[in-house]
Amino acid sequence: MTKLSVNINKIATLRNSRGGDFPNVVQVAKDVQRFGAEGVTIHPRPDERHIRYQDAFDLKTAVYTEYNIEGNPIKKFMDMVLEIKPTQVTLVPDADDAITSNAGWDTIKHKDFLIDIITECKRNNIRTSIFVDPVLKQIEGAKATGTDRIELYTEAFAHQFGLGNSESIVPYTECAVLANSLGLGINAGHDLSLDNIKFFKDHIPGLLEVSIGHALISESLYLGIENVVNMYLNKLK
Ligand SMILES: CC(=O)[C@@H](O)[C@H](O)COP(=O)(O)O
Ligand SMILES: NCC(=O)COP(=O)(O)O
Repeated sequence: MTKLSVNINKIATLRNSRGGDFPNVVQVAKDVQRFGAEGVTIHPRPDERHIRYQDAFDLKTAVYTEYNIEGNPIKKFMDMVLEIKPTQVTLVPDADDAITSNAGWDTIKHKDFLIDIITECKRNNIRTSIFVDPVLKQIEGAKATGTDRIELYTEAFAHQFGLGNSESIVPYTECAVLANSLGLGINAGHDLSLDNIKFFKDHIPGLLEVSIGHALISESLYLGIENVVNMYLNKLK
């Protein structure tokens, strides 16, 4: 069974575009859980251009499933995480100016740094996951950091699968087999969608959790817009 954690960053992006509080991220978090989501993911970035640090605190009592906070473990991020104590923290090596996450950790180069951060999270009973590219030596490196889980960075798979190249799953399957043998839990995310999620899940043994935001929110617009247009038309009769 693979858990679905809904990333609500895009809801905050929409809210921020008007400066008010609509759509309300706390209400959306409550709603997606009511609809069956098994977790809520947020990824605050230093410039707070979408989900804000204050949202992370406001969501603490609203998220009664798994609360997953992703981000680069700079001091401000770690202070927040250690205060909130979410179910899971996912460490992502984002550059400040990255439009979105675009690489996994070099778990070998950053081993000591990751060990320090992961040790601190575990001391606070927060499960850890680290964002990694599907490269075998990076999975071995992840094991050496003491992390509970890895999150496979799925952008390359999603892009190639969309072009019809289903063999792009191969490195992910190989990394999953290795991670399972090392006792690492496996999460995955980035550009997963209704088009590719079934194929991905079917080829990743032991996939514990996926976090999905951009496609899920976009698909919700496409799948819901007919209904809403008709609701407006009915009110305008
Ligand atoms: C780690 C990861 O792949 C997601 O958190 C993704 O980065 C979503 O963040 P944005 O909403 O900023 O694109
Ligand atoms: N960890 C991945 C995530 O939270 C969502 O990524 P995306 O679906 O917005 O690409």
